[in-house]
Amino acid sequence: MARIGIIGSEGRMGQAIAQVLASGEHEGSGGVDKGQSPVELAKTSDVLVDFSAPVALAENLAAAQGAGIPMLIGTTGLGEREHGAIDAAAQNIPVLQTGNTSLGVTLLAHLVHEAAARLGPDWDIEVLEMHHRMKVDAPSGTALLLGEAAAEARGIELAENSESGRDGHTGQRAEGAIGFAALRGGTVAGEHSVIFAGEQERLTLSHSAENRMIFARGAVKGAAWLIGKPPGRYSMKDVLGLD
Ligand SMILES: NC(=O)C1=CN([C@@H]2O[C@H](COP(=O)(O)OP(=O)(O)OC[C@H]3O[C@@H](n4cnc5c(N)ncnc54)[C@H](OP(=O)(O)O)[C@@H]3O)[C@@H](O)[C@H]2O)C=CC1
Ligand SMILES: O=C(O)C1=N[C@H](C(=O)O)C[C@H](O)C1
Repeated sequence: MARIGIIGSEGRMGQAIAQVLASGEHEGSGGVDKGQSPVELAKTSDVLVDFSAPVALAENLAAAQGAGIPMLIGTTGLGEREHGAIDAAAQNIPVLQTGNTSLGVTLLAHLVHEAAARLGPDWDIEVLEMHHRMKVDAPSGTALLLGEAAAEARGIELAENSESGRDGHTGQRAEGAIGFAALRGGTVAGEHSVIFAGEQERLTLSHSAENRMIFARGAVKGAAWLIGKPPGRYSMKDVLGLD
């Protein structure tokens, strides 16, 4: 039985993870929120899960490294600085970072990679997502994860080929671009579609999250999987044994 410490424990995901732990094979070792240090929590946990805010990441990674335990990062809205900090920490501890811990999205990313590789660059790729009105970052971490899967399959850098926030006289779609569109409203847990638009035909691959328990279950599974792994950077694909 793993002792799992939750960072962002009072949040929507923190509470969902506590619910999974209350009825599952692993146990919660406590939680911290804004204004509380994760150092003591790290000392009494086998693994940390972080569903808080990008600004907290450096301190959380330092606490996990100080205690020599792994960390799963579900927080989205991460930038270059945060990804650099994750790479550095992964030299010392196992770190799993993902924009989506669900089984379905992990498989969707695999399918998107396959479709992008097989359909070729003349099929335009657009990623559409919708989330609840409380979400603060866009595009969603999942949309970016799906965009990365498509970019990797095409051998291009997503950062140099993404188009988002189209408004006004935008000019034509850039050749080879991967587009992003974000909708916000209500209580939507998470809707993602990747549209491959070719000549006179379209292929759409989609995932619908009916509630956030799917993310919580995946986070607990991923966190427990990380325990005992060598230092390095991991993804949900590793947990599920997908290439
Ligand atoms: N990877 C995945 O599968 C999923 C990822 N997410 C991501 O997880 C994150 C959290 O989502 P959600 O639970 O909906 O958001 P919430 O806003 O409900 O929860 C975030 C929690 O973290 C707390 N927090 C804020 N700053 C800090 C800090 N510096 N240190 C510790 N805790 C802090 C917040 O406290 P306060 O309210 O006081 O600010 C709040 O309790 C988001 O980035 C979201 O996109 C969400 C679902 C699935
Ligand atoms: O903030 C959310 O709610 C979610 N965030 C993640 C994301 O940014 O993709 C995962 C999920 O879609 C819910």
